[in-house]
Amino acid sequence: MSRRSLIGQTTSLFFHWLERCRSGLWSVAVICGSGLGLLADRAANKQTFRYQDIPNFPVSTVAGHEGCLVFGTIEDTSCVFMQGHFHLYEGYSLCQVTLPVRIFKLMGVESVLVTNASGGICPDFKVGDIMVIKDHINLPGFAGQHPLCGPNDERFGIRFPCMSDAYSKDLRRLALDVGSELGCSDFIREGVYCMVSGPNFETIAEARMLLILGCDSVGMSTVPEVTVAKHCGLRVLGLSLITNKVSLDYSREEKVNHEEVLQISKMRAEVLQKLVTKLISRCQQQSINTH
Ligand SMILES: O=P(O)(O)O[C@@H]1C[C@H](O)[C@@H](CO)O1
Ligand SMILES: Nc1nc2[nH]cnc2c(=O)[nH]1
Repeated sequence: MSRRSLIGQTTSLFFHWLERCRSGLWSVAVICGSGLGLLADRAANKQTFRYQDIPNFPVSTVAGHEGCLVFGTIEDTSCVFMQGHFHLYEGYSLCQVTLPVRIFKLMGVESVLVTNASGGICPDFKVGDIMVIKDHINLPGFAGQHPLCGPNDERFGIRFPCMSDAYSKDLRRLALDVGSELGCSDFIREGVYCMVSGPNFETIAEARMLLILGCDSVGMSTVPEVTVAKHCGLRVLGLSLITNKVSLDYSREEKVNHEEVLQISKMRAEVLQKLVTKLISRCQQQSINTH
């Protein structure tokens, strides 16, 4: 099949799904972080589109980000999964990084579940812990790298959105409850995620500064997507897998690398899958109950 006809076919299928979403059939979007694309594996009736075949969609350039948009159902809930998301360090603007979130909003999605891999700053955190994100620090935002800079598009939200409750309290509570039901309480934490632009991992001095600032973990994504999701009124839940401990000590010999990050993501994928699957069905029930 020629590339042109493949793009034509994918585009018409994509618009077919968009139509279904607009009629209220879709409600949850899952953004899968590094090595976590297999969160989509449990979905039934899957339909997959490669980012490269979607007009004007960015493409993934990082290992562990498959670059596919997967539509499917989990226990009767309709979902869309992003297998891989975009980062500033790839050279994308924050407008491109967050484009999918606005597409989800236009599709009728109500809740966004964002996952990522991050380094643990909080000394109590262990590798393999899952941190329910309570709040974030937008470090690039402090330096003017903010997805809402520029003319405000009133169709999505207001000029000066409040971020004090970016992460839904109800969904955080639900994540902790579901985690406990699954017997995961020992390694489910709550904490503050800090975004840095990357692509390098932290120096020791930077890590110590982040600890003083109140960060529990650090990563290179999520905050732009969450900011744009909150701006346009989506409910957000963030789950961060602690893939490594960030060095706070000059005498520590271990050096972090992306392969290790992906290896830990793979190791924890099954637990995260169970958590996300159960959360999605419960999240849908909550949404039904509150409407
Ligand atoms: O895409 P996420 O934030 O899940 O992945 C983190 C940040 C970098 O992309 C990568 C570094 O190993 O992990
Ligand atoms: N910035 C940053 N991102 C990460 N993603 C996974 N681990 C880390 C880390 O230690 N630092």
